[in-house]
Amino acid sequence: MKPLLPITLTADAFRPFGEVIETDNASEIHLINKGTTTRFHDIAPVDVSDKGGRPIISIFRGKPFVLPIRISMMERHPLGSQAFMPLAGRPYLVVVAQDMAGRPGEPQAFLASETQGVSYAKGTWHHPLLALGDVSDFLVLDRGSNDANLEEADYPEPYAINALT
Ligand SMILES: NC(=O)N[C@@H](O)C(=O)O
Ligand code: NI
Repeated sequence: MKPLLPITLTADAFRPFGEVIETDNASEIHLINKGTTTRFHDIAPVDVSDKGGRPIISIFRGKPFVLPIRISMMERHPLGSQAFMPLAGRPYLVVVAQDMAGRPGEPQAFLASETQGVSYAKGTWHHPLLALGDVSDFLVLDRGSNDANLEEADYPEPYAINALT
């Protein structure tokens, strides 16, 4: 298997794939509620309305992956964005790829901290949830509909994440 080494997740590095949901990535900050709350405004778009889609909030309870982690497939949601926000206080892995003529290109792996969420832009190739350390809950905002909104693709040769840094 081809080795795949994660890098630290940053908003700039992830931008070709979507947005990192973290306070440092807010372009607008508002003091609200009579100064008792700071609003880190509009960090990522919710792009789910294609073909009658509607925004829904779910909780994903991910079982932990153990090294070495095999990356043999990727998926994408052609009709909507998908956002994950960790609730468990643990880092997790994010694996994404550019589109190459309708198939996922070379994967890029990121180690996300326990305070960083990610929003995959509509149609972005990504690996399904990769929790680490223990069973971990994530708040997920994505597209509700009766259609599949899921495209999967296998890599001809799998990759292996053998270490986190
Ligand atoms: N299938 C499902 O809803 N989960 C995936 O989309 C994922 O990205 O984890
Ligand atoms: Ni997904």
